[in-house]
Amino acid sequence: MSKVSKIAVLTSGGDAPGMNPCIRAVVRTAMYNNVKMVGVRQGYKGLIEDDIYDMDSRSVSNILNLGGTILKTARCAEFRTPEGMETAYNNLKKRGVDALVVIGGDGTFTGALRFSKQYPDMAIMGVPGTIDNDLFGSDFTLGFDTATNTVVDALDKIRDTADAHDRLFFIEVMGRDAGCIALRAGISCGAEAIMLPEKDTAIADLIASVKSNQAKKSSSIVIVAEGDKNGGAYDVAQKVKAEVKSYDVKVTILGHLQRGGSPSAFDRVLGSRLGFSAVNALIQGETQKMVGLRGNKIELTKIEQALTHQFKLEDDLMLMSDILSI
Ligand SMILES: Nc1ncnc2c1ncn2[C@@H]1O[C@H](COP(=O)(O)OP(=O)(O)O)[C@@H](O)[C@H]1O
Ligand SMILES: O=P(O)(O)OC[C@H]1O[C@](O)(COP(=O)(O)O)[C@@H](O)[C@@H]1O
Ligand SMILES: [Mg+2]
Repeated sequence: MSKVSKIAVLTSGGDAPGMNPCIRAVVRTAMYNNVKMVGVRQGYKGLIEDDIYDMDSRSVSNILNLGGTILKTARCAEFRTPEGMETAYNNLKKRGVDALVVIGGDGTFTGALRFSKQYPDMAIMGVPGTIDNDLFGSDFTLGFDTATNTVVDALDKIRDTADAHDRLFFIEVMGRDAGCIALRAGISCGAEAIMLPEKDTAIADLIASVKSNQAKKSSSIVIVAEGDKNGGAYDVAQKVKAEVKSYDVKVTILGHLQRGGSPSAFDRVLGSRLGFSAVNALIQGETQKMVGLRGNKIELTKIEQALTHQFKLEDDLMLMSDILSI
């Protein structure tokens, strides 16, 4: 006997490729188990504004290949208030919803946990959906693989023109507080330097390495994660430019193109697995947890733990990327 009768699903925070395959899996797994489904548009904003609609298997046809999220997403300040949460709860209760699947990042989970502590009869299950890959409890988050491949594609193109002109490029990639995209994309493209929020890079050291590279290579690519403490790519480029006048320096900010596009096969499979497991966990009576992929196995982590434990960037990958770019 299922512990839930009607599940609501929403996407919240920054969109991420793979959210649609996940929504599809949530809806179809619920249908298979005779659990009713509703979709909430625009995350917590839709909960408060009662923008909620019935879903069935056909509501999620032909969306596996779509980027973005068919449910739309938002950042919602009102959900941070007790009044906002109460309105959201009442809107769910009047429809007979007793469980909620939230697909999003750390902010989304923080909100979901507060909500569930306030209203414990509403079971919640989190699915890690963010291109930043910055959540403890899952080796990979939805969208990270697609976003990294998008960055790699862009970096390969920039390398062509950088090499043709013997130029030095500073490329800024997303990652509010996390260097996962920067590190993986940097390794994939042989970046000469990668600046990460998790690692302090002294500008003097960067200048020395750029000068030494100029003597032996025709082009250089420096990746700057947006959360790097030296500022964005423009700031870093300006500081370096003053010291390497003979190098033609260019800056590219990849920006929001990193969040779009059709999900990779990896993100489609990951979204399907996480959505499927989220519903099964709710049916088994689990709540206040996040489904994640660890060592190619689906595992549940308490949301409290996912939020308090720091996701750690791999030291060995950082060292390896330095060595391989000599
Ligand atoms: N402390 C909080 N209390 C309640 N809701 C929160 C809290 N922190 C974040 N949220 C909700 O989660 C939404 C998404 O969070 P955000 O940090 O923007 O994205 P992400 O989930 O991708 O990290 C916020 O707009 C807000 O509605
Ligand atoms: O689209 P916005 O609101 O400007 O947010 C940009 C931020 O969203 C992200 O793309 C994803 O972050 P979240 O998943 O935490 O929302 C960050 O890398 C970036 O800093
Ligand atoms: Mg976040």
